[in-house]
Amino acid sequence: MQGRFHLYEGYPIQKITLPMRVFKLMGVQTMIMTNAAGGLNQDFKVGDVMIIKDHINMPGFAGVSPLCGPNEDRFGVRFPCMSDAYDRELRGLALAVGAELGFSDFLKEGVYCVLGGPSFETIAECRMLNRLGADAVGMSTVHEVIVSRHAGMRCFALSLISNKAVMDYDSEERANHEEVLETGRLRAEQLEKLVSTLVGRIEPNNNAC
Ligand SMILES: O=P(O)(O)O[C@@H]1C[C@H](O)[C@@H](CO)O1
Ligand code: HPA
Repeated sequence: MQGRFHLYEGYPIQKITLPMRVFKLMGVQTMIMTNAAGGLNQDFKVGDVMIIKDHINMPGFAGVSPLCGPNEDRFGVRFPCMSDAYDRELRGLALAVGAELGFSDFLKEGVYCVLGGPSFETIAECRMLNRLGADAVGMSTVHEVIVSRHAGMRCFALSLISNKAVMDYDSEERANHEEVLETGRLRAEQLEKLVSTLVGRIEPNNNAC
């Protein structure tokens, strides 16, 4: 996909994730997703690339899930497991590929938290999310992962840490979309290299349901 749909654009969550089911029907076995996210982990720098190892689904806590409503049995089960949402093998492979490409300095692993947006987070929200175990915060990806996993596709996702989440009341920093776009431009080539090299090394998913 070139771009994606977001909750804050006003689309129903089932529409946002419809492309994942189309991919499944087309025979796609592995989903690779990228996003821009604010860094909550104090060890992260702007420009770091975080391999997502797990997520915190805040809209899900409020009952907003792409799987709400009658279950589509032809795609998956009513109550899909999410403890293995981000494929361990692919995460390991990405770390190895990243090391080969000389990207280890900016390649991290962590937990992504999704919120609805479009407003960026308050300082109190950033502090809370960090204490809850989130390393990065954003407005996408998790809904797509849930629908992909429901349909038995393997998932791999990267967050570009495009800005630092503001955690300090004395800070003059402000989250802003221009910085997000600029960091994206600066890392685009390396991200493309990482993903394309990774794709070249992925074995077909013989365990796909
Ligand atoms: O689609 P992603 O999650 O990469 O985009 C993030 C969230 C907002 O759309 C935007 C904020 O700058 O970047
Ligand atoms: N917060 C939420 N979403 C984001 C951010 C952020 O700081 N940066 C890019 N997407």
